[in-house]
Amino acid sequence: MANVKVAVRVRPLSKRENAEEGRIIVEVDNKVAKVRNIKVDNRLDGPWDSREKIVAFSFDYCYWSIDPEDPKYASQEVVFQDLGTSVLSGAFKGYNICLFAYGQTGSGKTYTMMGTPASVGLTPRICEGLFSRQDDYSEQPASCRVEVSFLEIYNERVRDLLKQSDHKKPYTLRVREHPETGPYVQGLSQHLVTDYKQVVGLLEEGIAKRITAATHIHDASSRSHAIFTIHYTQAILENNLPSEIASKINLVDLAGSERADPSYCKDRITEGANINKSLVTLGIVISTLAQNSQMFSSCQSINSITSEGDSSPVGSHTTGSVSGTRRQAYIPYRDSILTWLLKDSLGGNSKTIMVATISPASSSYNETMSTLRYASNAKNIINKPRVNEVRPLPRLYYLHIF
Ligand SMILES: Nc1ncnc2c1ncn2[C@@H]1O[C@H](COP(=O)(O)OP(=O)(O)OP(=O)(O)O)[C@@H](O)[C@H]1O
Repeated sequence: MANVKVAVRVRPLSKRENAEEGRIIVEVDNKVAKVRNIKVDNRLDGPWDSREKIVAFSFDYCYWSIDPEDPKYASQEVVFQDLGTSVLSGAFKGYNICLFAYGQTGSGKTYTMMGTPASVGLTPRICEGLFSRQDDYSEQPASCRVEVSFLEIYNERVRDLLKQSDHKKPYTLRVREHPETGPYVQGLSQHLVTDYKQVVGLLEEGIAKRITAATHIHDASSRSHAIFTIHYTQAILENNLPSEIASKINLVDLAGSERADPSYCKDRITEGANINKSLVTLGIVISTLAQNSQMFSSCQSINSITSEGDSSPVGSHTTGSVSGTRRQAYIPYRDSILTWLLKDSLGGNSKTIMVATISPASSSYNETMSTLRYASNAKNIINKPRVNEVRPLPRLYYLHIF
């Protein structure tokens, strides 16, 4: 069992926020992010009034990425050293991993996940780490195979970002569910890559195809959720027999949450409605899982107090009160394509990390509070990651494939 790890990252004030002389209302103190509600006091100068309401949220990591001159500035490298290396060590040990960025439009999700040419983000750094594997994680495999896929979910439909699509029917891929391995996208292209340069080429190809548009906050806003998946298979010798161990890494850059603006055209409003629908479903899934997980842990402690020596297991579907009658709430994974595809990453067989990105500006107070509440909920989700089964291989297969 492992809780979802949650990190918060505060980006610099944007040009627009600077032009509006936006006031910074977020502070980061070690693992705590504090937000001031300046509406309580309208005075913009002088020391902050004690009547200002300050809400504090604690997380696994808090990154202050506002000013590179600031001693507590968290660069892309710092974020990678915490989050990226934990993705890599999990994958090397054979776990499924999911890392996803959530936040208001323009808050730094794509910057964190992909980066810019001058400031490379988590996804390319993780890919680089797979190919330049250092010895300090675990035993080196005899060899490994890396296959990647890249898709976007736009208006509740899936498109392969690494395949030329039929212009008339670009979004035709269907999601299906395998009884053992879970949901998958039928017909999604998988690309075998043998070095970092090839992955970066595919990443750039996919990013260029992703749908973006200008919103009132962000000129190049991603209007789709993007999932970059790496299938990492290691050939190992288990009891002197050739075997393989496979892990899946999902790197997810969600579309930005934003309020509907009536001045947008019809397409933009439909897009926004679909983005919000899947993010709302994600929120429901997260909070239901969090409630279930809390119920599970409180029942575990009640059981351990009330039935000392009783070894009856606490079931994963019925946790219940001491009498065992309360059931865990239904999780509506299938209510959106996004939550369906992330089913394993949310409450399932995966180690999961969420990065919540926020703006420090007072104009984003509501969105920032909503993101931090969302992130606080996610912290309570308990996943059940397990090292994926080691599969023995016929010797010939081992010699030829790896
Ligand atoms: N930590 C950061 N340091 C420097 N610049 C940043 C940082 N985070 C974001 N930015 C800049 O802010 C702008 C918006 O960031 P980004 O595109 O990552 O937002 P987003 O959350 O992905 O938005 P959307 O949901 O609309 O796609 C970009 O120009 C980006 O380079």
